[in-house]
Amino acid sequence: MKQEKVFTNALEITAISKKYQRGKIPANDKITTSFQPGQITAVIGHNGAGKTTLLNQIIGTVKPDSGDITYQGYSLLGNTKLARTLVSMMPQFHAPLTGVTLRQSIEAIVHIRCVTEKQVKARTNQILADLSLEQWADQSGDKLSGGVQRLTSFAMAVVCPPPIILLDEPTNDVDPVRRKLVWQYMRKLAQKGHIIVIVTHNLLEVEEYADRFLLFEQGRLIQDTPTGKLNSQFATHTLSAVLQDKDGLTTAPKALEINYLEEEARVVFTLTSEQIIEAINWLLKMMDQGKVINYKLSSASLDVSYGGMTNEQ
Ligand SMILES: Nc1ncnc2c1ncn2[C@@H]1O[C@H](COP(=O)(O)OP(=O)(O)OP(=O)(O)O)[C@@H](O)[C@H]1O
Repeated sequence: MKQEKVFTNALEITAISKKYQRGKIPANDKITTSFQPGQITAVIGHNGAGKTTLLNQIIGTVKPDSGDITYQGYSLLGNTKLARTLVSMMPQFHAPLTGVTLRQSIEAIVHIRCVTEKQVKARTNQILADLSLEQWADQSGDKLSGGVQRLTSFAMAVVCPPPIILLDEPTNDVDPVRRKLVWQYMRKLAQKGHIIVIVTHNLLEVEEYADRFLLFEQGRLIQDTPTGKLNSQFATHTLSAVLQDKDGLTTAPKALEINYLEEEARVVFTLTSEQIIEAINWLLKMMDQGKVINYKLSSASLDVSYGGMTNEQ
């Protein structure tokens, strides 16, 4: 009997590829993943790794060369109207706010996207308070500091939240107190069932606040890990080794996670403190046999482990 496909509220990305005209390598190379309601997913990786390209394809401003993006079984590709209803995005470079105040910028979105006339003021005041922005509310947008402009842009993306919210570096230039307010706001939205996807370079924040991270490298998705897995260990360590061939893996040491990147012949072990000795012994044996081309061992936080996970400098 033919099984019926069950559609969930997840945002499904299937084998998305995108190569820009003059790009040497694809900006996104067969990316497959899904984003769940209630979850905050951080997308991390070096400059130019392809993070923003992924967001732009979800909201529909960049068209993938191949692959599909669906929500509840509906493809968002070629259906920009649907994408704009289901998705809001805070772009990397904040919206110009010339000629309007911070409050007016938010009110304009509230008028267009959500509530009745009577509720506009209350909804706007609420988000101004939640992000501690009241003192600048009636200042002209172009006179606001970079950080406050970014917070305004964040407020505009989340004040009438659709099911899927994409945020490109929302905490850059923002002070530590308000950065925390931004993450708390994202958590509140996630708890209400929204899908939150955030691109960021702040790995300490990812470790503290996100549920999961996707690591991009040169257009490829090379790691998809729940941050809880890192936090639940007192310390995690990463051993990354480029091998002569895959044979050495038959004696691979125990690890929390083992990822093998076929094209680079590179194996990445995520290790607990207790697993390190066995891993080092394995590495020494492999080196003795001339089977390791190079290796890197890094420890503790995601910030530190990051270098071991990526191949780039
Ligand atoms: N509109 C475009 N036209 C041509 N190439 C582009 C365009 N947008 C991005 N690229 C290229 O695609 C690759 C991926 O860029 P993208 O902006 O997605 O990376 P990113 O991971 O978001 O980087 P960053 O962390 O610096 O914001 C880069 O090589 C970039 O130069």
